[in-house]
Amino acid sequence: MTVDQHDGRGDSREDSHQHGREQRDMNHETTAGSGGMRTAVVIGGGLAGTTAALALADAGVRVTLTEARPRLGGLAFSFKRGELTVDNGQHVFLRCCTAYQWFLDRIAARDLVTLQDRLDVPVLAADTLRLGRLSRTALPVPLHLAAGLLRYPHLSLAERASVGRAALALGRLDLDDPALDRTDFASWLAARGQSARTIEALWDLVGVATLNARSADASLGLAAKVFKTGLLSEAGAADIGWASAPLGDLHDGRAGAALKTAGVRTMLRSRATGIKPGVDGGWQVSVETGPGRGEQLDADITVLAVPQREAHGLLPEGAVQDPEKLLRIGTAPILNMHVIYNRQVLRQPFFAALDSPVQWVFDRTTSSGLTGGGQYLAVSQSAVEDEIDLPVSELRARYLPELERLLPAARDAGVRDFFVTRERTATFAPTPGVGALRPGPVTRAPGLYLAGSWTATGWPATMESAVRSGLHASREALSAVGMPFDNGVLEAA
Ligand SMILES: Cc1cc2nc3c(=O)[nH]c(=O)nc-3n(C[C@H](O)[C@H](O)[C@H](O)COP(=O)(O)OP(=O)(O)OC[C@H]3O[C@@H](n4cnc5c(N)ncnc54)[C@H](O)[C@@H]3O)c2cc1C
Repeated sequence: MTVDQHDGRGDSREDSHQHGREQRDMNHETTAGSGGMRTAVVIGGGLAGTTAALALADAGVRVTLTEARPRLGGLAFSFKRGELTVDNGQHVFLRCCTAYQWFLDRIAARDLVTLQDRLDVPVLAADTLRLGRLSRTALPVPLHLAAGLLRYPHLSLAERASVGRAALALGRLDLDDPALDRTDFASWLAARGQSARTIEALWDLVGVATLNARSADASLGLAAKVFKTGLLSEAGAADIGWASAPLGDLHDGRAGAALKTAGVRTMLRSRATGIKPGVDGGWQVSVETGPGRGEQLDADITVLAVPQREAHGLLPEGAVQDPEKLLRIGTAPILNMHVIYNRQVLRQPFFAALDSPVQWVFDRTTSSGLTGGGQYLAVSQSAVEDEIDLPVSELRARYLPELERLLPAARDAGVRDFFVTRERTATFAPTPGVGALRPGPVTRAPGLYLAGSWTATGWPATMESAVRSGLHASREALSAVGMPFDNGVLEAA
């Protein structure tokens, strides 16, 4: 991630200190075979790796988790900026994200999130300042959405009826049909009579934020997964949740404490540089722990829970059939603009914007620790390939007037601070065909497993996908050594 407040871009690249160091003076530490316990090394302390480490430790495996950065949490983290604690990017989850909620419970962080009682998304049209809502009632599926859709003012009556028909058709799609992966969502929507306005005011409004791609660039398989699970699996499935504290308090603080209690040895600032077969079976992982310092970790099980490009670089030869496939999984950026006003300008916790370059806006005042009576808004922009590298001055000139257009109170407010966080590889790109490139957790190398939101979970790159992948990898690893996997989340789903 980079944080920019002026036009000099890329001024804080967090992991730069990790690059280009020599590996000398390697210590040798053996984790395998101690006291007859199975041992594991998990590489990567994002949500996937943290999940795998916890699940393996819970099953009685002695686990070492090695993370290159000085903190856990991977792509969902926080940093300090003066008095503020800033999230690198706004994260939300849905009630149907059962694995992520299992994770929250496992790390004892349920008290740090807010989950709506009922789906309610304010949608504000910039041209008219008309406020509509995407909401649900307590009625059973699919009637739970009918009343909200009928009242949604940003579509004509005919468009609302066509949305209902398309939603029902989505519900009939078979997510296991490989043809869905090869089709793009926009073509499917067009073939179901969805107008450009319908796509803009509804399908893309939700889809861009959840898939990190517009419908034309998204696989029907992933879009159907999101909409089918979120809208049609249960009445409450799309109720929205978000962290009411900085993400780092959850994914680093609470997760780190849970790992410690579970007996996991967590090594931060420790980059894995190689994986090779161990002398007595299992695997030997080389870890760079500082300038010229390193350790060799031996383990029965290794879980590689790093992004796809890094996984490609670390996988031993022959471990996956066609490693080049990993490099063909593209990435997509997310940009967040952080605006500190000197007074309150928004009275909702969040809203989505229409007819504006602004996508979603969240109030982060309380969670960031802002004092002095102002308000902190995070403007979250997904699938912004054309904007991710724009200078801060240009983004400021473009977005502050837009916020004033949407929020009349912002017109008389002063801007105390404006800065930008850029995640150029925020997610894998959910393009048609990506499903065929995503590997499962099991490799051809016994004892070596893959995890990460980019692996074949069926979900787009989300926290849910990351946690699921960690559970998949640990389930496979445990079953291969005849140990029970005592976690009902995957079965329940
Ligand atoms: C700005 C932004 C907004 C997002 N919004 C949402 C959202 O609203 N909802 C949602 O569900 N998801 C969202 N996501 C996606 C979500 O954050 C990711 O899908 C998820 O966190 C990925 O977790 P992961 O563990 O698979 O991978 P990562 O988080 O990438 O973790 C991999 C870890 O491996 C470490 N690593 C890499 N190489 C090595 C090595 N050689 N040795 C040791 N460690 C290594 C990395 O430092 C990293 O910590 C968003 C992402 C971003 C960036």
